[in-house]
Amino acid sequence: MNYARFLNAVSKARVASPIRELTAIQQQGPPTLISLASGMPNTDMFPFTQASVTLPDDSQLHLDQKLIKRALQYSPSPGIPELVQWLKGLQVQLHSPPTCQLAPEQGQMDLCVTTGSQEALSKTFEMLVTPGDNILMDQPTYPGTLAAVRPLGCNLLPVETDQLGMKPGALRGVLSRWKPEDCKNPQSDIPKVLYTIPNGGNPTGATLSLDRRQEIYEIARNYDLMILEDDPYYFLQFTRPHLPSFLSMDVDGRVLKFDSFSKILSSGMRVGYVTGPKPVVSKIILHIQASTLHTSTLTQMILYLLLEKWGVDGFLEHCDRVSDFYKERRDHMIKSADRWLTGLAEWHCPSAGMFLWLRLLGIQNTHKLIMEKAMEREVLFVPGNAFSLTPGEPSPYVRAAFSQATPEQMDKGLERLAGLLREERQTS
Ligand SMILES: Cc1ncc(COP(=O)(O)O)c(CNc2cc3ccccc3n(O)c2=O)c1O
Repeated sequence: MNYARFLNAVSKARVASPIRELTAIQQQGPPTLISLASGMPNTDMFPFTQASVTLPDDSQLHLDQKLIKRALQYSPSPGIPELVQWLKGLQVQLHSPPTCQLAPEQGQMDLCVTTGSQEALSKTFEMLVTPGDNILMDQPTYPGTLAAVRPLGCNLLPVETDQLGMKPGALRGVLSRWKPEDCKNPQSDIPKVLYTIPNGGNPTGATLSLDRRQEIYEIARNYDLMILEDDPYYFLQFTRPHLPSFLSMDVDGRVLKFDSFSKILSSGMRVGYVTGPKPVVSKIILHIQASTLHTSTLTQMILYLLLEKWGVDGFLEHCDRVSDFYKERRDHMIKSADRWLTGLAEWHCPSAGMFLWLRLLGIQNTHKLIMEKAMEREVLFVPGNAFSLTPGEPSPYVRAAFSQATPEQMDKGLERLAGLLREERQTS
């Protein structure tokens, strides 16, 4: 892979911060090292002497006086070393990335911790996008990604999806404006980046089938595309074994996989991790060096103590429990949809994630219906136009989340929606 083709001028201009490099040297140096180098504050002045977190089995994660000092201090930009190593081991065990066999400059698998996968996504777009670029994306897609990429002045090229995710034929159709060999022409405006949510898609709940993943990867090889695999719902796949990730088939070093602890451990801790080719991950780390410096050390330490206690098997058992919880909630949502919305809406049963994508029959644009009339009936959904790459485009869809509402609340909420839809039918 020629990574220089993908990095924009801002990213190419990024160089290592000497102060941050020193942090890594200082913190990995021998205890006999005397450092008069860094402007780190003196931890004796921190007003915290220890901290504990209690788990459901009443066991505790404890930060004693030594650990709390480290947890409250600056730490390396890629993430605290023991967490980075643990996560690298997890990725190797789950995905066996072919990129582990590559040389560093050829795209060897690397990883860094980020403040939620949202930070990784926004920094990645700010690294890859030059104004005027064409970016291929699922249509519809996650609004947080749209918020990150729209201000960068690129053209978002919508690729049609269905309940099985991005449609390879639609992708080929969008790319048919170019020839594969145009990727060799620096003057060409051929797309270089493909963004997709492979599991439990937001907002559609769609999960890419295996054959589509393989076909999309081959298209990416043919057109020399970087694949941004936004995968916060990977562990919320309701069927097992989990479908193979793009990372697991990445023989070229063209996949960046965005993972998150938000949906499986805590959204407020704000811990994600991006896995991908070293030349690209290194540039994200340089961006972190120049912006947040690093994800909260305290949060990373608490997370690491948990993962170390559980081990990979314990972590995966926890994820399966969480997945089973959402599968049961999905079942309740589908049962209520069958009960109240038959003949009024259409949907597909999601096999992952936390969202149901409802097409409201006879409604051209759900925005006004939801923001005004649904609120009167005290039920809230997200109107479909919030997820469209084409701002202002009317949508007959709404996104319903089954993550927080109880089964009773879901049933009452869909009953209220049904009442509203019947009223609309009578008045139209
Ligand atoms: C596909 C995809 N990629 C990345 C992210 C970001 O995850 P994180 O930064 O690792 O926590 C998300 C999070 N999605 C949402 C977040 C959210 C937060 C407050 C309130 C509502 C929210 N709704 O509705 C969401 O869908 C996502 O769905």
